[in-house]
Amino acid sequence: MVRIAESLGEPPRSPKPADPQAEAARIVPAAQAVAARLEELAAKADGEAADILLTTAAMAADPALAVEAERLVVAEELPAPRAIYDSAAGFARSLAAAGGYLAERVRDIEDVRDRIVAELLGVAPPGVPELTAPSVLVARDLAPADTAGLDPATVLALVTEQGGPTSHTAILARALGIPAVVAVRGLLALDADALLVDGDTGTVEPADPASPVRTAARTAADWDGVGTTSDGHRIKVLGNVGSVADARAAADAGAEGVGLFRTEFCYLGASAEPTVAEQRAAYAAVLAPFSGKPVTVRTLDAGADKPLAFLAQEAEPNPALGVRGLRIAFDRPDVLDRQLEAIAGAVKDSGADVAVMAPMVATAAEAAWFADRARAAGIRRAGVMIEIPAAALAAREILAVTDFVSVGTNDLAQYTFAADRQLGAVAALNDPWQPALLRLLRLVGDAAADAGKPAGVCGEAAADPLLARVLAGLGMTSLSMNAAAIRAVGAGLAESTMDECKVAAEAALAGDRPRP
Ligand SMILES: C=C(OP(=O)(O)O)C(=O)O
Ligand SMILES: [Mg+2]
Repeated sequence: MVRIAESLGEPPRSPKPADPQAEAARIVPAAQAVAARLEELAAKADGEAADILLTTAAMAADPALAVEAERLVVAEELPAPRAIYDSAAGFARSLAAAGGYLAERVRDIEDVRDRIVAELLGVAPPGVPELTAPSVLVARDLAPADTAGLDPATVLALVTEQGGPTSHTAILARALGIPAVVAVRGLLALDADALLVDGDTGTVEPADPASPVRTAARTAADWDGVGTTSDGHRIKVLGNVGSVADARAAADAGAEGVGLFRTEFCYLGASAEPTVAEQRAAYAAVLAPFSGKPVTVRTLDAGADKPLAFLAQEAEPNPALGVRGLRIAFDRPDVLDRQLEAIAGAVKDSGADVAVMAPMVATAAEAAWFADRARAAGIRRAGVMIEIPAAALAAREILAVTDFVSVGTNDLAQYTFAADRQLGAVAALNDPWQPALLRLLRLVGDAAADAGKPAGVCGEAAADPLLARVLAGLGMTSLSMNAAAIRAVGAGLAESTMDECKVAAEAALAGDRPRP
């Protein structure tokens, strides 16, 4: 079990060093130790990762950073950790002001700074450590960008004290096939050297590190690969993807297509906007396994817990209620237009049957604005996500100006119950079985049936085989989920008639929740 050290924050300016010369003399050895460790890691890595580590090592060894910090210790009587922190801040400002490629290095200098500060304080550096053996990772919480970089070969499981089951951290862990349990109260206070983690049941127990644990392989559910109820009503069973690996896993699991391609997951670590050609290649690679099949590409859903550095958004007091998703495109339509151009190109390259949809749409006017732009870019089918209660209430008007809708139950629950999806303490409210949420889904299902247009679900709710029947009974015509859930949901639908799905929906609307 490996604990992820927390960010150290800004070191204090006091106490003043008793011997400033001696305090200043600690800086160069600490910076050199950090540089040497980064070089060791670079030697074990290859390709781009090795280059990045070597560049970071060179920054740590840069005498200019240490010289300025030494000056601050002596001139301003600062403790060494604070001096290196302030020295790095000066460098970061100059890099940011230089713009372009240099501005992209600001995150690197901050990383170097945190490592040298940790070295001077004699504590573990913050962030996900390099794992030397397969381990369970334990953290207060983990950013989606850090989670995306985890290697399922070495991370046996992830356990966090905070976070909710529909947070992007949990979604990414699921996509990587890493068992994860979030919102474990008291986790960080737990005195244990090893943990037993069951991602299916959500249990975490202290374990004896000496005794080996066997896990039983799960048997795949029997499903013929065509989503239908037992009496022949079609409910397409689709995959949620954010990378080439996800797309392959979804195709291997028998997905009939992709119901949600989270394009922002391709760019979580990018510090510059990818060019149209780069985007086109990245999208085409994800679409490739689905040639001739339906794929819904979602335009960038940046903001809130998925900040994209190249968009340089202003800080907001409530980011989940701020400028995220399609709202970014209202100010910066050029970013959306470049993405639509790249998607149109990827359609030609991949041969997939592509539709686009926009995230975080609140009104029919916003939906119409997006659909017009998508069609102008040459994309035949344009829809929007229903993930704000206002959009569910306006489903009829939205369907009048779009070709389809897809319900994002993760955000729809968060905004319906006013319960942050990243917060373990309110996770019980973010439960898609809640009747109030299902009533909004019924509005959407009825509107879609009357309009004769498709309505899908692509939030985590679709991955629950029992709830999948309820969603079908509420009028949803497709369900999209992570690869691991596809067969079980397909098999579950095939066991019920549409009338049974409708009975299950009525029961769930009344608050009846079946036991699995
Ligand atoms: C599918 C959804 O989008 P995301 O999880 O990416 O916010 C959702 O909100 O349910
Ligand atoms: Mg969402």
